[in-house]
Amino acid sequence: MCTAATYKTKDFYFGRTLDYEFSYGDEVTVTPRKYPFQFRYMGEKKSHYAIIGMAHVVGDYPLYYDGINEKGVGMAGLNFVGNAVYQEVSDDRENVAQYEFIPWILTQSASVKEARELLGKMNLVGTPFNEKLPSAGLHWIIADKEKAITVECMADGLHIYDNPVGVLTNNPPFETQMFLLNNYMNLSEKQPENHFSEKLPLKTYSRGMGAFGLPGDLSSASRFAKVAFTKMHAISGEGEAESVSQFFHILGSVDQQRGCCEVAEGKYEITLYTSCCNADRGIYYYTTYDNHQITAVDMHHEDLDGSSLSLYPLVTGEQIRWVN
Ligand SMILES: C[C@H](CCC(=O)NCCS(=O)(=O)O)[C@H]1CC[C@H]2[C@@H]3[C@H](O)C[C@@H]4C[C@H](O)CC[C@]4(C)[C@H]3C[C@H](O)[C@]12C
Repeated sequence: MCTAATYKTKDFYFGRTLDYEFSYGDEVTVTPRKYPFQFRYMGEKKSHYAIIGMAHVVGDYPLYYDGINEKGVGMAGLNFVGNAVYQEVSDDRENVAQYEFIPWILTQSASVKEARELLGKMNLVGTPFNEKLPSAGLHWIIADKEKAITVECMADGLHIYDNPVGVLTNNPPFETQMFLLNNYMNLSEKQPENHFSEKLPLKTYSRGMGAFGLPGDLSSASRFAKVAFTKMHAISGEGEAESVSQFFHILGSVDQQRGCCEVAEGKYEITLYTSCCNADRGIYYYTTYDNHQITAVDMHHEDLDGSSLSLYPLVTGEQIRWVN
């Protein structure tokens, strides 16, 4: 399971949890403007927007899971197994393989509006990267400081939805996730009043009872509701440290602890990493399951006019500050 979210204070923030039972070998990866980006059907892009994000790099090719570009657009891919059905290659469309969808959008779009124009011309096809890395069944969130959209390619075609909560998890499809929020419309950050019955002297006995019924399990629909509620009520200062801290708290509300979600005998899904990008400033912050210290990579500290990738392997060991 995975969860993605957006957050706005003075700057725009975009990030996700990557929940899985193993790591593919992830690195924070900066793709500069002159990196020759090879697209399967669309040829090579010699010059484009720079990207920073999390990727598995194979033979100098960045397979991005999530990222932002230098124009402040963010995009993340999350599992959509069983529902994702990709399109066929077609001569009159711009054919984009699922593994190159993030760079296709982020190298060329300065806004969600521009991303939508690209989506209108393309076919999202299931061509695998290679025989060892088959096609991944995903859906995506694309966002900038103005708006967010969800992209789902299903048996009946490519769907693009406005995403007014700025949240994405996994199955079921996005429209159903949004519908299920109706179940929680009564929840509040305020203490509840007794509407149950005037004939009963019901009263609150604990703080936080306004959100009684907000799910806390790890299913995708429950995480959607939990993180949407948390994000919609989140309050923080406008500064960078306060905003980043609050963002990690938002995604922390759906953190997955080892042992709570068994996916095979003795195998557990955990939150491998949590990311928070400042999309205005080009900074990728992350924590990992065993490293709670926030690590940051700033794309503007790299030569963005260069042509080679910059790779930062994840810092995974716990950093403990001893004070005596
Ligand atoms: C496993 C990841 C998704 C995690 C997730 O959503 N978990 C939820 C599980 S569940 O639904 O609740 O069961 C996805 C996100 C991005 C994916 C990667 C990216 O799409 C980039 C390439 C794409 C290649 O086709 C396959 C390898 C790969 C390197 C992908 C491996 C894997 O499928 C990743 C890492």
